[in-house]
Amino acid sequence: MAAITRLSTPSSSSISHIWRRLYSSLSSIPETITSSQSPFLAKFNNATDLARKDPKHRNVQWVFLGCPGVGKGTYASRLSTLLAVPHIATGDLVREELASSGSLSLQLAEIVNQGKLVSDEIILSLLSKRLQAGEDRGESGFILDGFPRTIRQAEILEEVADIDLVVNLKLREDVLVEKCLGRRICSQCGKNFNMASINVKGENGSPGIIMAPLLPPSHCVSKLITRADDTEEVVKERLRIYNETSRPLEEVYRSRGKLLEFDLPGGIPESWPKLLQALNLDDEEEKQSAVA
Ligand SMILES: Nc1ncnc2c1ncn2[C@@H]1O[C@H](COP(=O)(O)OP(=O)(O)O)[C@@H](O)[C@H]1O
Repeated sequence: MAAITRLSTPSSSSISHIWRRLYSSLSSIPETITSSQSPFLAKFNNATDLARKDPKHRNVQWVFLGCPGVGKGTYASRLSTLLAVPHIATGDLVREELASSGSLSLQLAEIVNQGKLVSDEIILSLLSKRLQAGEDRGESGFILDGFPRTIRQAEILEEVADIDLVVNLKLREDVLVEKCLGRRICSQCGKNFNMASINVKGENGSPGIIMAPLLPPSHCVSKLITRADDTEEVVKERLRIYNETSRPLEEVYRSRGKLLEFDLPGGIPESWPKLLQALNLDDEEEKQSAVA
């Protein structure tokens, strides 16, 4: 098992040194991430400064792990609203790039539509740009979804940010495939829906799972699209790659005491309150709407 070497309370000069070393070892790096104004670095320095002055100001720097279709986007996005920190999904950044007419999009389409991982250089470039834009808007903290996905990405992240918590969402593989195949996106508002109606019996002592479909409102129905990588063949390839490349991250974060394992008990109405409980959080708004 590859291990992450943690730098103990690194000084900013050692961090910039590491960034330079890291990026000089990456080939064909786009301009944005070779910049000495690394958003990761700025974010790191800002967070540690504030935390030193007042621990209340400590940024949320969380990571969501989990197989394709498990619901990382759904729960990370809900938590980001609750905690007022940005939800940054590298899959969304890749899809935005795909939808643009940029020079990268053709190259990316071929990789993504086969269920393969995009190179670290491209992902770091997209992530770096996104963090910089957020920094300019005054964002602090983040909930990362889809990054890191490899041990190398985790090593890079570890060197520039202080991750507090890694939430690992878990669901049976047969359910994951059904959920990916049922996934639909409204091409106008961008919201995610799911047509799959899951009702699987328990096996080997684990309970059955019931998940109602998440149907779109009538104004979205005619605008629904399916992701090109949500075909059965590609989903199975993504699951294979997840098990091979991303699964080892669980052990890395488990050994650091940062991993929160969460078995989804069902759909959103059942899972959300239990996830909040596991995280020791309260959703006041939801409580009030339940009372009203
Ligand atoms: N951290 C990453 N490293 C490499 N490729 C990534 C990364 N994040 C996203 N991608 C690319 O974008 C695609 C879609 O990502 P995502 O929406 O997170 O998918 P999934 O539903 O499989 O979790 C991935 O299959 C991969 O090609």
